[in-house]
Amino acid sequence: MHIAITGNIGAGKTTLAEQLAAHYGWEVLYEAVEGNPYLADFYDDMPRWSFNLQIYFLNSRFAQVKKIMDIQQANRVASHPKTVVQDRTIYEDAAIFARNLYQNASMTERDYDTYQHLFANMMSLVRPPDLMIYLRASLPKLREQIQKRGRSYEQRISDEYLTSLNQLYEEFVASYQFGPVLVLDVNALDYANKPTDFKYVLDQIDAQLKI
Ligand SMILES: Nc1ncnc2c1ncn2[C@@H]1O[C@H](COP(=O)(O)OP(=O)(O)OP(=O)(O)O)[C@@H](O)[C@H]1O
Repeated sequence: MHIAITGNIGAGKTTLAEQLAAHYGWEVLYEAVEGNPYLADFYDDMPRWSFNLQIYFLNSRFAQVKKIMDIQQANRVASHPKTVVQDRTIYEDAAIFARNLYQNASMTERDYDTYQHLFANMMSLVRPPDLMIYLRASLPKLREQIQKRGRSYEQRISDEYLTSLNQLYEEFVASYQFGPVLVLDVNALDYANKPTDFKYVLDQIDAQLKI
């Protein structure tokens, strides 16, 4: 099975992925942050680095797509099939991050067209997750968590950037039709510190997956 966690910067995807993996014995597929050669430069100068960064993320996310395909192939004959939990999906790169950069004029039209054509080619191989978990978080909550995590280059992210990503996330989730979506309001949930909140999340997931 393939579970994906989707949500804005600092929404708490990695924490939840790790908690779910520990609880259910799932394998986590992380987003490549350490060693990303563009991210810090990108936050300094988005127009200069937007295309480079988007190609980097698209490629690393496509590597995950292939890995998930390999696991699903192996699962067909395995006595103990694996479940993977993915920290952010390839859909978000295109529908949210790249689109936002184009809309705020940080990516040129020709670069955006090239990106979209590459993405469309890759999409022919992408299979949607069995469950998408959307972590909905307000701007103050995102800010609080970004600050707590303390990556220096992320402290430069503007409210405007986070707000427009949040709008695109809402549009993406409202129009997503590839499978079930579980929406969790992380403003009202502290699953990292409160066992009752984590139990609530598990109950919601169990009900969706019927386990
Ligand atoms: N396609 C993309 N375009 C621009 N920035 C991206 C893209 N994908 C990821 N990022 C950035 O890379 C970094 C990823 O960090 P990380 O994996 O910790 O995720 P996160 O979005 O902060 O999640 P969370 O706090 O919910 O675990 C963030 O700064 C994020 O915004």
